[in-house]
Amino acid sequence: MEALGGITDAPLWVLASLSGIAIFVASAIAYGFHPVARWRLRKIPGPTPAWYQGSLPELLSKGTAVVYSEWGEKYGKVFKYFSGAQPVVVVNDAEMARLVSLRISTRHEFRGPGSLFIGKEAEFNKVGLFSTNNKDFHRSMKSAWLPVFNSASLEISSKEMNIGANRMAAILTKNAREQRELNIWRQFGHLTMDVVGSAAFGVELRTQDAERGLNSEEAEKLVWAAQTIFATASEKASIYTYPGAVLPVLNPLMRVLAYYFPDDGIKRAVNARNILRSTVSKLTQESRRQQQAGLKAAAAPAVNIEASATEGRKKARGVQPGSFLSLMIDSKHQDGRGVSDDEATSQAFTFLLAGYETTASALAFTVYCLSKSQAKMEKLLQEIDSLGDSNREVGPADLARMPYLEACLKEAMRLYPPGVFSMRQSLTEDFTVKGYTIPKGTWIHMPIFNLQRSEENYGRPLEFIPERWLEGTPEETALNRKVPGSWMAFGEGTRVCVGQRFALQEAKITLARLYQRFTFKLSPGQEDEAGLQLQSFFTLGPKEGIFVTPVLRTEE
Ligand code: HEM
Repeated sequence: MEALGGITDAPLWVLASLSGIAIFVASAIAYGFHPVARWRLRKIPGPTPAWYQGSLPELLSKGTAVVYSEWGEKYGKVFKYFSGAQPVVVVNDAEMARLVSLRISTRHEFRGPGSLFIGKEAEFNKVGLFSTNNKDFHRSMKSAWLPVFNSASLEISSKEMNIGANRMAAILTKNAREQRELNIWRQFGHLTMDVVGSAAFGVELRTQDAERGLNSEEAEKLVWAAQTIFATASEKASIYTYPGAVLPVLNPLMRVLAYYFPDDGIKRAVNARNILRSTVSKLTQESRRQQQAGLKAAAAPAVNIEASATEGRKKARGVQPGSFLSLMIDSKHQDGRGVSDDEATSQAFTFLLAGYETTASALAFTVYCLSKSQAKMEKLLQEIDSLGDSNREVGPADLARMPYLEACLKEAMRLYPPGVFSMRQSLTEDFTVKGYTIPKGTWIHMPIFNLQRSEENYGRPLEFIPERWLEGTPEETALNRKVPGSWMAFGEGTRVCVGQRFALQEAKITLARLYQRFTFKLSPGQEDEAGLQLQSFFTLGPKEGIFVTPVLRTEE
């Protein structure tokens, strides 16, 4: 009582301060349990969030693919979790996932070190086709991208894709003769980077030759940069990303700290982005300069990277050399305003990032699946051999006659989708779908990996059965339940992958050209999927790679 008497005798300001502190501490404690969001999402089940961190530790340690499977089994088709402070609803139902993708056209921002950038770097992020959330800007930009993927352009790209596959074949031949394994995932990464180099910038990167020590230092840096941007895309990459994910109010402080006292993750991310951005930016300026000078030549050498616009590109597009970049700087927004250099650079940067690892993974996983199934591979070889001469180029017209190749690719991308989930965020209003109301601001994830492996959508879902995609086969009738939204490897709706025709053509030409000459023997320890140690956050990939020894089909 005496102690209480002491408190009541204290001056008013002390009491007010103590109550203020008590209220602050109580609110800070309560805030960590996410009471408001939990209440608003109370009808949707999900794991109990840890104080402040939510389910972030589990998510980061297990990866999205694994954890979404586990939670899906436990909580059903639609579940919620907290990624730090951020509520996320996962829609593991094909029809619903499709509806969300079709009806919401805004995508939530990435986190990781990229979200800590300030100033010009942050502005640069906002105008990329993938990352922009401005609907009018997005519409205008997407229509500027589309001509790059029309049939005339794809016909021209097919030449560059054949060149890429040929270069890779030279490397594989060497390995085959020496009976030496190689990391085909990594090797496909070099190939797709080279193809993006020609298609997006009109330059020859020749990163594949890195394996033979012939490439330019700049090209090697570019590959490093693209890999690093993916590798530093999660909260794990820097000490500054986690606090902001858990307590967003700390983000401005984290941005300042990251700017003045960058840790290794931030340094790597900044360095990688600088390399990519400055290379792309130089190429943009060079293209612009040439355009202004009325030159018809290709983008000139930049940072020592060899120039090479193809004749075909020049012819198909008239005045411009015809790379994506030159096309982009020549484009106009729907309001008649020209695309600025920064905007064009940001698109080329997006092209490079979006088109590199994804396609490489699709290719590597297709080889993986085929190497585990002799019968399917023989069937594919028969189709490929029906093209005739094994040294002959493969073009779009040939691909139209190769349904089994397409089925193999589609089936491998079903089992191993390069993008683990697609994402949307309704920014201005609550969103209702099939009886669920999802408050505005909530992130919504469509778990592509899980939808494509679900028993509800596919019979024998974990088996590689390309026939399920071939019309009229017993497998198609019995095993592909044709649920709309069950195959979403390229997403859906207005934010669907803009590069899908390009990616599919590139993957099919590469596979056809390689299987004309090689088969692949998986290295021991990888026959079982567990041996791959799949890693997933936004993208899916093997931990170290996929190791195979190429085998020449006929001695050349
Ligand atoms: C196998 C290869 C690829 C896969 C699996 C893939 C997958 C995806 C996915 C899942 C999305 C999100 C769609 C959504 O939210 O609904 C996406 C978007 C996008 N992809 Fe791809 N992609 C691939 C190749 C490419 C290539 C080669 C390019 C560039 C040429 C590219 C450029 C883009 C862009 C710019 C977007 C954003 C589109 C928008 O927001 O409107 N992708 N991709």
